[in-house]
Amino acid sequence: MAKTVLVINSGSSSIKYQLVDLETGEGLASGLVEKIGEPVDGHYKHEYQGQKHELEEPIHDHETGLKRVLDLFKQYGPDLNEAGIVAVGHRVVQGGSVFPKPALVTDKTLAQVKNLAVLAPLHNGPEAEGAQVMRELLPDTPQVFVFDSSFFFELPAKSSTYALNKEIAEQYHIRRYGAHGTSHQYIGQLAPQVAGKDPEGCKQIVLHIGNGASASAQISGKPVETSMGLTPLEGLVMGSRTGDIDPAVVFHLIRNAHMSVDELDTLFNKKSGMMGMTGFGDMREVHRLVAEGNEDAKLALDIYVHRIVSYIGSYTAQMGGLDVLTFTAGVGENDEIVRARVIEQLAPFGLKLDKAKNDERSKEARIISTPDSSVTICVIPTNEELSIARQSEVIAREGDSYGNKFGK
Ligand SMILES: Nc1ncnc2c1ncn2[C@@H]1O[C@H](COP(=O)(O)OP(=O)(O)O)[C@@H](O)[C@H]1O
Ligand SMILES: CC(=O)OP(=O)(O)O
Ligand SMILES: [Mg+2]
Repeated sequence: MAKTVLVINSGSSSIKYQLVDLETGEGLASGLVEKIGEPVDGHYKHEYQGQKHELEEPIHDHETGLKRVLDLFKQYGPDLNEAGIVAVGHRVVQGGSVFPKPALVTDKTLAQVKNLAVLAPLHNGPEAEGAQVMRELLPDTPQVFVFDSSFFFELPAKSSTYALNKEIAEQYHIRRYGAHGTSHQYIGQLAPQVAGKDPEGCKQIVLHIGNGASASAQISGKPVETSMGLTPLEGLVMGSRTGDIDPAVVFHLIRNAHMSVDELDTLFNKKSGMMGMTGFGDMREVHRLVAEGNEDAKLALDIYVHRIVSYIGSYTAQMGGLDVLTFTAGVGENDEIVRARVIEQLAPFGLKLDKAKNDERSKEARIISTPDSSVTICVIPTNEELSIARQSEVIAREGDSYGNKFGK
């Protein structure tokens, strides 16, 4: 029987799961739960042995979603007790300063991951719940946490440090941790290959734009900048998050709207971004509104593109050039309109899109720029699941770097 890892990737609005064959890297079974917490019906898709099973119903939260996924495994297979699973890998967004590397799921690491939820309010809670549900279901299988923040642990101090009072920053562990690191690292390794460039010295920007969205700048595969900060709230405009905003807005709302900390947290993380400006966090719905002539949606899309272009300009200046620009994640992989709008604005710098390649509805990694473009522009599907599966298998076998070994 093939050796496999079951990977659970809880996003802010989705759960992706994949039973990864360790030898081939293929997904033997996979699925997607999307539009969790949206005002429209949620969507389940479960695939096994070439059969696709779909279901539409409102999905209030991640736990409801994951329990329904386990029903789908029971109903349509494979039987998780017979699937050769050597580890279950759980994506966790925030590892803070506690987890520079992956960790085995133990009572202690579970509690630590929950404590770190203050630094990733949309993610760490559901991710810890997911690990708990799976641990009860498969008690004899090692469970592993793989952290989004690990890749950015080595960010240069000038990009990871806020210009905040030094004592307060140290006392409260305030720094830029970044997120989506598994994806940025995976894409950063693949992109020079796809673009036909030498990875050594390659200056690249990765745009991971899904429901959560972030940019990274990398030189020779090492991170030099990223747009998410202490939490995944900073940076680009997202499905339901503001991204960058003057922190004085917080003082203003406390003083004048008498909002509580929790109300502000919900406002900035869940009721802002595309959702807050248009009523929908999903870019497909935003495009539908734009096509109907909705002015709010048009402005929201303008702001979304404007912010991405600003980051590309900033990172290019910081690196002193740009060789490869890659789009990935839900919007980056599927949204030719957003890609075209971003690149159009960069035309004065010699970036040129091949329109036919940009419009292709393909799941393949590809170049979408013309041969004479100043920067090679790529679309590369991210595969956080494959990366998490490989890392989880090693930890299950060898134990983690914090001294935990499964069964010991
Ligand atoms: N065909 C599409 N066109 C435009 N946007 C899309 C399309 N498919 C998905 N998306 C966008 O991708 C988002 C989901 O991205 P994903 O990376 O899966 O999110 P997350 O991991 O943050 O939950 C959706 O909210 C939607 O905005
Ligand atoms: C960190 C983050 O925003 O993750 P996701 O895009 O999966 O919601
Ligand atoms: Mg994601």
